[in-house]
Amino acid sequence: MQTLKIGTRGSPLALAQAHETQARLMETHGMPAEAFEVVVISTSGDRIQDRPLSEAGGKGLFTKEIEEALLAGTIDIAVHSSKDMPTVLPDGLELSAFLPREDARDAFIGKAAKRIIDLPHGAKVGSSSLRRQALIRRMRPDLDVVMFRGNVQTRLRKLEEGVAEGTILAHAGLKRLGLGHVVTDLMPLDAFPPAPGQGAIGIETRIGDREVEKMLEAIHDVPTGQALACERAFLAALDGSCRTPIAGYATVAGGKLVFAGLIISPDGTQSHEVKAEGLALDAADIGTDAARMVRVKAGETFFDGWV
Ligand SMILES: NCc1[nH]cc(CCC(=O)O)c1CC(=O)O
Repeated sequence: MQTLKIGTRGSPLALAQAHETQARLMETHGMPAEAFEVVVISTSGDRIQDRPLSEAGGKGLFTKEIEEALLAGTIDIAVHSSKDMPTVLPDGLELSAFLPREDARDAFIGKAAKRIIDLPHGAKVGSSSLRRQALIRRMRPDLDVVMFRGNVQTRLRKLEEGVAEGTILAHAGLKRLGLGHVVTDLMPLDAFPPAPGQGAIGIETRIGDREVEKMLEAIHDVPTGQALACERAFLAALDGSCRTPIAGYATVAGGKLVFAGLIISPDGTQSHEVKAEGLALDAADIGTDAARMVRVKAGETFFDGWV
């Protein structure tokens, strides 16, 4: 391998994640900057700006073109926000490493009010994430949730311009962009559980690429990988049939994994929680079992009832 080609989207957050991956590889293996090339790839998700992604085709829109480049050998690894990764990857590809997770919580950025609970009746809150919209409505049914798309910087500008009184973004993304200071409140994990994978950088590779796998092994964070295996198994067991937002968050300490998952109706009026724990080595099974439990709790009509 002449240089390791790191494929990424071109958004400032995606670039920050690609550079973090490069920096960790440089440090761990004592490699020089010249050993890497960051290859920016434009995806359908970057081009579609006029409607919610759930309408445009959902997850996968941010990964398709990058995965094609990986399969074609134009790039050697692809760096992603795990949250944006579909549960089923194309044949021949796998998520083989995860960097240590950032804070997985959502953050509130308020203009005048510092917290969601301080917003005046009927205030506009911008978000285009179905999960965040539902969770906001569950907390404050009186608020007016308005669509907010674009990258982190675009959304912050909309807030400045007064399009809304507040917005919610991933704390992890803001921190990685050096924008942690704009946060006015952090959302609690129980009232506002994150999306599966939030805050974790995942690295996708070609299955069987031993040279690359060996290089990544040294920067892979095992507890993050186990937490992600659980969250992604939960998502995989539900997202084929579940049209409602899904949240899920696992933590791993001392070989033990603790998971909490949630499904919620888009209007925020009905939600079902599940908690599970076990050995971190059984991460994926814990996620799959939790999905079965929440399905029983919610009843099958929950899955049919929402569009
Ligand atoms: N869908 C966009 C996206 N994908 C990952 C992140 C944040 C970083 C992360 O969760 O790792 C964001 C922006 C946001 O939700 O605020």
